Amino acid sequence: MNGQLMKELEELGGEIHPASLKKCDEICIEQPGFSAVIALWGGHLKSFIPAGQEDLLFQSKNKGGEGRFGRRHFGVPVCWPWFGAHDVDADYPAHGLARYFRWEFIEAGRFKNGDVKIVIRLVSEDHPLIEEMWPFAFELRQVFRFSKKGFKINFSAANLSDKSMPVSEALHTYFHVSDNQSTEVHGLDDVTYVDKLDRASRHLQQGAVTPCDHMDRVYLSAPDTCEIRDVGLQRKLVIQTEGSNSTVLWNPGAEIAKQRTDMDDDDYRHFVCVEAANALSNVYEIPPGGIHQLKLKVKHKPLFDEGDEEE
Ligand SMILES: O=P(O)(O)OC[C@H]1O[C@@H](O)[C@H](O)[C@@H](O)[C@@H]1O
Repeated sequence: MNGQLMKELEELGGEIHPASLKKCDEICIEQPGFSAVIALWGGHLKSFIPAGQEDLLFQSKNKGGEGRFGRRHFGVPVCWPWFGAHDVDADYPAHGLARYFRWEFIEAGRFKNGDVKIVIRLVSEDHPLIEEMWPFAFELRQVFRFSKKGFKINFSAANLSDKSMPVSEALHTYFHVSDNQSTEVHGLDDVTYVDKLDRASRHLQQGAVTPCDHMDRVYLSAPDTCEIRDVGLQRKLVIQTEGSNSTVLWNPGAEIAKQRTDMDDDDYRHFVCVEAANALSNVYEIPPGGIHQLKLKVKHKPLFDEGDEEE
């Protein structure tokens, strides 16, 4: 690991741990108002804990699936450059490539207002296996911004090839909730969704989504703000996105959770995935030399705090 980078990280109040997740390093940040962990395996924001609160992100005790493309279910996996199963080759890993490779740590510092900044990247030419599976050269970056109020992820993808690159994607956030049965997701009222559990039929969302039990839905042309209300933890999580036209809601429910060996039986009770995505009719192309940004901002607030002050 580069000495200058380590110095910058230490000055910031952070350190690198050789970690368990695929035996890859983790960047751990400890600040007076929060702590955060980023795993370089998968470029994966694992944990964000505001002082005095529970993690905003779900953690599983389950070590995940075996093999090169085994899955784990927690934090914010990056699904890119395809969302869901590969269009043509069923042997290719689900949800693209970005979450199965080691990202490189390239910057630690602060924004002008003191927020913590960490930058990581994944470059296709560093990974022969990526080049085998995806015929477009690319560079991905994630700029993480942390403060006591919450976190932001600015995910950007640059098409370094000379062909137009088709992309579907998601920042597949596993939000930690006290109980999926009482959790409510607000902000999707009147939005059309494709129900992947009902032969991709289309429905119109009416009111809030609750309970957040067995569901697999892609909300199309979704608004850029929604909110998770959690009575048990007495908090709400305000989720804002940019560059994302779909919002995906996923929870495996009891049956699927039992069948899957890569999650514990009752994990599904404690998370709801609300994903900033571009999927189905919202897929798009990045022109040669072009860049696309997908941004996610998550703020935590007390459940009954009505003052929606802007930063
Ligand atoms: O187990 P994985 O590959 O991480 O995917 C979990 C789920 O992710 C969701 O985004 C998909 O809509 C679901 O269909 C999928 O089952």
